Amino acid sequence: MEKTLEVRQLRKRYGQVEAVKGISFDVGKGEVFALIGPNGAGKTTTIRMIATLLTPTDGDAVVAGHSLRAEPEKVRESITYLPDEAGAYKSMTGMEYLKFMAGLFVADRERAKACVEYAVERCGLGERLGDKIGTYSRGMTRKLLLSRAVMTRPALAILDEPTSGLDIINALEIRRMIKGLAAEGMSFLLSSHNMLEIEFLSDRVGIIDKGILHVTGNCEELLERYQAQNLEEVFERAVSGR
Ligand SMILES: Nc1ncnc2c1ncn2[C@@H]1O[C@H](COP(=O)(O)OP(=O)(O)OP(=O)(O)O)[C@@H](O)[C@H]1O
Repeated sequence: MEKTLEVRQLRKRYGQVEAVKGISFDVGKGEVFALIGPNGAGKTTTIRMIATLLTPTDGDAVVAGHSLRAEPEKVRESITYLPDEAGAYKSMTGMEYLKFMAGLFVADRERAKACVEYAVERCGLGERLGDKIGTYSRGMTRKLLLSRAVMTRPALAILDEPTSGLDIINALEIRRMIKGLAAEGMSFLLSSHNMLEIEFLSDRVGIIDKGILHVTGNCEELLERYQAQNLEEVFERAVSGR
C-alpha cells in the first residue's frame, strides 16, 4: 500500500519529561489512522510534531515523500492540521471566511476559487454560509472548519478530537465527511477519546501510553488479540498491560 505518512522513532523531550519515546507507525493513502491513549499519553505531542509545530528531539517522519526534518516547508504543503480548540472569525460570514482562507493558502486566483467551491460543497451549510459565523452552532462551525482544512486537498489531514463537544447528528455528519474524503484518497491521522467514533471511522488504531506506542492494528485484530468485546476493553487491557 502506498504510504502517505511514515513515522520513524519520533521522540520528544520537554526538560526532564520524555513525552514521546521513539514511536514508529505508517498511514497508507486513503487510510484513517487513530491514535488513542489516556490523558498525557503523548498524542498531542506526536500530532504536533508531524504537523511541524514542534521540533522532534530525535527521529523523523516522512509525509508524502518529504522528511519532516529536511523539508518541513514541503511537509506543510502536504498536510492540514485542525486542533480541537480551533475557532473561526465570528464577525465574518462563512463564505467570507472560506474565501479569506483560500486566499491565504493559495496564490493562484482560479485555484483559490476552486478550493472555495470544494469547501462549499463539502461543508453542507448551504445558504447559512451567508450568515455571520458568530450565529453558527458548534456543529456548523466545526463543519466549516473541517471543510476549510481540507479545501486544498492535502495528502494528510491531521485532526485532533474531530467531533469533541458535538451532538450525535453533527458528529455523524463530520464522521461521514471524513469517510468520504478518505474514500477519495485523503489520509487521516486523528486523535480521539471516543471509542465509538474510532470504531466507526478508523481503518487502523494505535494505542499510545506514557509516550510508547504499545500496539497498532485494525479493530478486529485488536478485539481478537485482547479477547475483548469492544475497543474500550482493548484500550483498558492495552494500557494496563493485561
Ligand atoms: N509544553 C510542555 N512542557 C512540558 N511538558 C509537556 C508540555 N506539553 C506536554 N507535556 C507533557 O508531555 C506529556 C504528553 O502530553 P500530551 O499533551 O502530548 O498528551 P495527550 O496524550 O495529548 O493528552 P490529552 O489526552 O490529555 O490531550 C504529558 O506528561 C504532558 O504533561
